[in-house]
Amino acid sequence: MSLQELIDSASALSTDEVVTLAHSRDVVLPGKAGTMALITLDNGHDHTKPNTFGPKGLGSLNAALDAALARDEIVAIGVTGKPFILAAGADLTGVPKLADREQALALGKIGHGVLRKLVDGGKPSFAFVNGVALGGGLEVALHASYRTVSVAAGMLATPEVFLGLIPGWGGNFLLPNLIGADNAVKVVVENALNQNKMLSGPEAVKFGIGDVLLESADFLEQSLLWASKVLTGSVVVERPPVDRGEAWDAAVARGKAFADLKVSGAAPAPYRALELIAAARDNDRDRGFAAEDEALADLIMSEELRSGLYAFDLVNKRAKRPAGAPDKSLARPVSKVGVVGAGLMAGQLALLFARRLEVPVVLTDLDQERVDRGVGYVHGEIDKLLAKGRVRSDKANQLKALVTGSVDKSVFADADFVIEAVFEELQLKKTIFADLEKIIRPDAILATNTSSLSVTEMAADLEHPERVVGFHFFNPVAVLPLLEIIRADRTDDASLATAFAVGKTLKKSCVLVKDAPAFVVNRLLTRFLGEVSAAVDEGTPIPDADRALAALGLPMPPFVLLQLVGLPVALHVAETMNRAYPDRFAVSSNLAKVVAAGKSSFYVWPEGKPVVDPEVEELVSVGDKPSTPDELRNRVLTALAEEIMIMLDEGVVAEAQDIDLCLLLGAGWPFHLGGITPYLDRTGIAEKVNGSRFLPQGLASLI
Ligand SMILES: NC(=O)c1ccc[n+]([C@@H]2O[C@H](COP(=O)([O-])OP(=O)(O)OC[C@H]3O[C@@H](n4cnc5c(N)ncnc54)[C@H](O)[C@@H]3O)[C@@H](O)[C@H]2O)c1
Repeated sequence: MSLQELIDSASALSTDEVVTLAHSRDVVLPGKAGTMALITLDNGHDHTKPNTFGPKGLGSLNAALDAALARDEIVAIGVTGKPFILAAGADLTGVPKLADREQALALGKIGHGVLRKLVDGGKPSFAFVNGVALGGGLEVALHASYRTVSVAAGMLATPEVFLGLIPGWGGNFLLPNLIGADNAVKVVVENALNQNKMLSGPEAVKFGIGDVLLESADFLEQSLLWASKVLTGSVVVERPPVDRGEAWDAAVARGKAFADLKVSGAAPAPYRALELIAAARDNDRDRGFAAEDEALADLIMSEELRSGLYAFDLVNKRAKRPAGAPDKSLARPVSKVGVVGAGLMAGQLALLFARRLEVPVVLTDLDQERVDRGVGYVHGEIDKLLAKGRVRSDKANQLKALVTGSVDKSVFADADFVIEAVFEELQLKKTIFADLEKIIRPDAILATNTSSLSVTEMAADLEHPERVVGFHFFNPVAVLPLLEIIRADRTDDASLATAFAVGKTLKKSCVLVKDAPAFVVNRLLTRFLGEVSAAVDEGTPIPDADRALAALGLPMPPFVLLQLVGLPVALHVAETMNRAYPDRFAVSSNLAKVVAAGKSSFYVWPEGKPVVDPEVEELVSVGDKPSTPDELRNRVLTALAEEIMIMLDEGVVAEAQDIDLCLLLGAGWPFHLGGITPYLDRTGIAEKVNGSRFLPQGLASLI
């Protein structure tokens, strides 16, 4: 099929509404360098809807390139973007609908076929990278003969392997040949797997992706001037030679070790990208692009990718319109916040409320020293934000003035929203709520950051139990986007609507959760850790248990996670869960012993590597029934499938998707595994345990 036929047949399948993405105009270059066809990528929307390449958009770029290349008077081609954005990559919305591998293969071929005209067309080409250049957006620039980059450009990256794909339009071949395998592995694999790290404009030029960094104010004029100098020979672009020796293999090996660390072989995409980068040293362009087409098609047809897209869709859509949230018109305004407790969580909450709500926030604790420490922490964090340039100095001063402290709870009298983050003790929290009720207005919200206790019970003896909600944040609060909002038995719609409105202003992804022990994330983590600990109690060595579960591709192995959670906290939650569901949640006798001995971890870390603490080794008693890695993985996943099914039956959340969202955003469940329920479906465990899958087959209908 010709390129045009491929574009036409893909366009017929696509939902991409943008027909004219590429707008071409003639620009007379300064210094008598001739006329450039300057193609501006602009989908006609403002910056909230970035340019993306669906088949029709690529078709429009193809037509613009053909037209420019056919004209003798055009001496060069330029490509730039609409304000702030070059392009955010391929439009992936149609991908789950691709029915067969031929269609998937066509997607890669079209991209390569169109973009390579920037090199093969016989005229020099320039990319003027004025802003965001993600995935296919960056690849457009890589195909050009030369690249200028704006100082203000940000979000330059190839994030594909994070999603379960590879850069499919030349990135794996062009990048290593332009900037060397070492930098290419950093961009394609390490940055993408490192929570999707992106380059700024100056970093991109340092990496060798851009040839020159130009000021943002008159970026296009400067770019055109620079291009004319290149064309007339007064600027000669020199790029450092690429090391094609052992450094190439070493970079690929390092990337593989990094991928192993991050996904433990459980996601194919980073490994496919590394294979392509390895081959890019000896391949010519045709072979490099053809290999990329094949790998892209394999990944597009994989369940892993569909799961990754499902996860992406959940966090972009469902998290923004939480299932079960009441009508937002019921929400009451919040113009002052109180935080009870000035400890680890309270300090982080005070900072978040002040930054996002921009209202006065007052902290209280048992004594002045603790209050001062809490306020001091918040002010210190604001100073750090200032030092990093994340807030300006007037803003920093304003934020500091918003956060104050007092040992006297009467300062809450005019607060609209009071959240407690004191020790995890039911009676203490009940007493605090009862005391607060004497001070605050009858319609002020009382929220609790409890990790596992009953919110209904906390509200039971209050005069106005209807204003009590659970507001469960995750540590570190600034990093983890999830907020579990808990509706207790008597919480009313207006209080819940206020909680959701506050959560949205805090820029958290809110999920409505029924008041059930440990809610979603902690319940599943506790079940998970309980099964692993039980296997260790029965005789599985701790490092073996960690290795077996790391192979699932989780962000960290269970005994490292236990250290992060805090052993006493983990024990406390395990005991709470054991009281609620003694059949399924055991309390590990070894965990109890290690906590009683005052240990903070099962491991010590000589040279940064975990080794079981010899004192812990002395303490723990182990049985004589070790599990094999397969048995352990199966045990853990079976338990999770069972627990999720019970949670759905209990109505803890509206649907399985909410469980996926909670683990993706609150527990670091990897995107490339695509949510826990599609994972349990894909591996057949859900069906074995429950007799059915959690989600409809193929997931495509959900996207
Ligand atoms: N640490 C976490 O990772 C995490 C995550 C989510 C939720 N939580 C929950 O947040 C809450 C607080 O946890 P933390 O880790 O911040 O604890 P913390 O020990 O760091 O802080 C608790 C603070 O509460 C204060 N306090 C105790 N009694 C008080 C009273 N009567 N009046 C005022 N202040 C009082 C203490 O002096 C202390 O400063 C707990 O319910 C916990 O389960 C913790």
